[in-house]
Amino acid sequence: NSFFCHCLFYRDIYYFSYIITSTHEDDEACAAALKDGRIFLFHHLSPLLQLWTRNYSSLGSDGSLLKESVLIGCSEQNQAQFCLDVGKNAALEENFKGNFIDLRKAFFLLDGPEAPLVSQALLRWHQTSRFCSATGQPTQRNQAGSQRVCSSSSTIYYPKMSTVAVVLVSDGKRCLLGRQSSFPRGLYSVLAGFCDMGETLEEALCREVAEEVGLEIQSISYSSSQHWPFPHSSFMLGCHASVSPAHTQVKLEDARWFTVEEITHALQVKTPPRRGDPPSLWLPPKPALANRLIREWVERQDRT
Ligand SMILES: NC(=O)C1=CN([C@@H]2O[C@H](COP(=O)(O)OP(=O)(O)OC[C@H]3O[C@@H](n4cnc5c(N)ncnc54)[C@H](O)[C@@H]3O)[C@@H](O)[C@H]2O)C=CC1
Ligand SMILES: [Mg+2]
Repeated sequence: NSFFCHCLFYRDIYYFSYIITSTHEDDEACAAALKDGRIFLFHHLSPLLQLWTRNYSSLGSDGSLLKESVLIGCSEQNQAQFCLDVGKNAALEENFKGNFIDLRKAFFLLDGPEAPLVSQALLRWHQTSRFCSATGQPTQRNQAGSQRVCSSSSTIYYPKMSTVAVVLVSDGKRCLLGRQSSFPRGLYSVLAGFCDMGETLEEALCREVAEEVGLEIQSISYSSSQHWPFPHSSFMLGCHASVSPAHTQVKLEDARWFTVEEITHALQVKTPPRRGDPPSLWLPPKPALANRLIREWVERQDRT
């Protein structure tokens, strides 16, 4: 029975990835998918707070703005998902006024589909890739928005992303979290850094941890990955690693070791500390890969 379920599962994945691939490449198929799809609305890259379902009248009588939407992928309910920035349209701007929120703030309210995260990165890529960097001529997008082609040289451009190595470092009993000056009060997160060209994930992790806290890591194990819209468009690869308990002295003022009790307590905190509150630890929200790595670490501590 479970073998049968697996077969069904893989067949569905194959089938839907086939649909999405063909929809990416086929302008007509994409236009058809748009008719029954769901659209995430943005305004100058800020998401609308609720998921927007089809209502042609709000998007202009001819639906021409719809053509500017970008295909994100397929929902778990097998429905095509698109995103659209209405920022250029003054009438629409008026329609939806006040309902859009900065993505960094919206992020702390999200507790489900990650589509808005990918959407912002895709929309931003289109807004900043309108000209060919070799010829200076305009680029044209396909219907799905999965590529742009230079009208003069036919060079094809695909959405770009930077690889980021993310790691939760543990000394066996405590975990190491750091903060940047731009973080909100009390927020500590896992260590991270952009991979340099030619570096493996492992090399990037070792270099970043050495640069940021002066420690040598070992036993790197991969956990999971996540697309991330900040600062532009990143692909985060999350890992766990350990340091020898004899060498845990960190050089960074803003990095600290935390016990499992401190982390467990902080995971219960739902709202950020306010001005005047006693200093307390605040962790990245649930949709962040950092949060997943921290929870995994706590579960491992509970098992040992
Ligand atoms: N989703 C999650 O849970 C997590 C996300 N992050 C994200 O990872 C990103 C990178 O982490 P940081 O510690 O800031 O990286 P980092 O430690 O490499 O420092 C950032 C600096 O690296 C340089 N840099 C090198 N290559 C770059 C590139 N391709 N794009 C932009 N800057 C580049 C810039 O000077 C930049 O200021 C951040 O945007 C952060 O928000 C970090 C941890 C967890
Ligand atoms: Mg860093």
